[in-house]
Amino acid sequence: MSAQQTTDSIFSQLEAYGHQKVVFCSDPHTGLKAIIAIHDTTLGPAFGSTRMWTYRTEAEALYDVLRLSKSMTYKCAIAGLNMGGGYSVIIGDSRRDKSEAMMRKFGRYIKNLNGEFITSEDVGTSPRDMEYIRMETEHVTGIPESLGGSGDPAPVAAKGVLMGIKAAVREMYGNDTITGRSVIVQGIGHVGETLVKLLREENAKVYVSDINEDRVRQVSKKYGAEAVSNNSIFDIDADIYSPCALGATINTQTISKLKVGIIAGSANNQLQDEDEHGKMLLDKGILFAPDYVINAGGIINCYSELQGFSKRRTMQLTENIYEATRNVLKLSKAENISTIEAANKIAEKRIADIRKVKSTY
Ligand SMILES: NC(=O)c1ccc[n+]([C@@H]2O[C@H](COP(=O)([O-])OP(=O)(O)OC[C@H]3O[C@@H](n4cnc5c(N)ncnc54)[C@H](O)[C@@H]3O)[C@@H](O)[C@H]2O)c1
Repeated sequence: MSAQQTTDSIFSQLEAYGHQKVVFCSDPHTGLKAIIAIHDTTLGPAFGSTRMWTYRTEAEALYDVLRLSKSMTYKCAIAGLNMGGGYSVIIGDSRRDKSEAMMRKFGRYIKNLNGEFITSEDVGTSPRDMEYIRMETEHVTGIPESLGGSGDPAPVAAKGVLMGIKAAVREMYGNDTITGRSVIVQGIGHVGETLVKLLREENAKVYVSDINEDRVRQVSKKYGAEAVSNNSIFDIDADIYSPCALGATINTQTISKLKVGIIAGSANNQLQDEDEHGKMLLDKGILFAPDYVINAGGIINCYSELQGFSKRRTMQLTENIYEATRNVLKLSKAENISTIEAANKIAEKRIADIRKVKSTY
């Protein structure tokens, strides 16, 4: 399904993705235009971040939130968390349109869901915004540490991605050492920058690219990474491509150009079409560490916050991403199926098993 097709029928889309509920939030006074999508609550309340982005059309925003919320269901399931999947998007320019009133109004919409949806920060939102939402509802995480929260989940997300990269490197090269391996990090925001730091600490060769040229200059200088233009990243011969910006960067066109052995990054929904592009990567021998398996560190951080935050427990759960990734890669190899299909199988099995557990009083 494409963003264009999403204009056809909202209900047929919800049925196709298997969503339980979608809430449209409109408040002309603050300029809030948001969509909250609740995909599946079998394992627990729907958990998902809030993204603020300049969507070209409302259909594009709906398409994004439906895909993101579905992958949260799978992400929580495979990370072993007792949470369901949801997501929300706010349509607008986070640098220009965001205000305290807008975020608090949005918090009111979350409050009215009575705990069915719990949110955290994402692209275009920050711990400060979560603090505003917290003024209206308790169903928010990622609030600043000074307020008793777990703070920015991005560094933990980056740590989890590193675990996923190591598991993939082990599968491909026989050991998980990343010293001397070359990695292209596309998007050096909250997660990307920490990932660059972690990779450089282990002496990997790192290429960085971003649409924000100032950041490219700063980050490359700070960590000794090589700056590359956003247009040329698919021409670089490297071991690993790590997409840490937005989704759908892996498509028919980019797969034909890619010269890497592994794809492993933080961006959600990296494959433009799961079935088609997952299979193309399998056929081309490129090892794809499924995004929702390896970027679960952020949600693990937020989950810990709900349970009474413990840094140690958060790190243990995040380190488990290494084993979770290995299990996915092993199943993919054993059944000769794409890695995303293998991950989906493992996640769906857990949801089905727990649904049965909950079916009796
Ligand atoms: N923050 C988290 O805890 C977390 C957790 C899991 C997954 N993710 C996902 O990881 C990705 C990055 O998250 P973040 O929090 O670092 O966001 P961010 O907004 O801090 O950083 C994103 C960066 O990507 C750049 N960018 C945007 N479009 C680009 C493009 N076309 N090409 C190159 N660069 C581009 C931006 O300029 C920015 O520097 C997102 O897809 C997000 O959903 C984030």
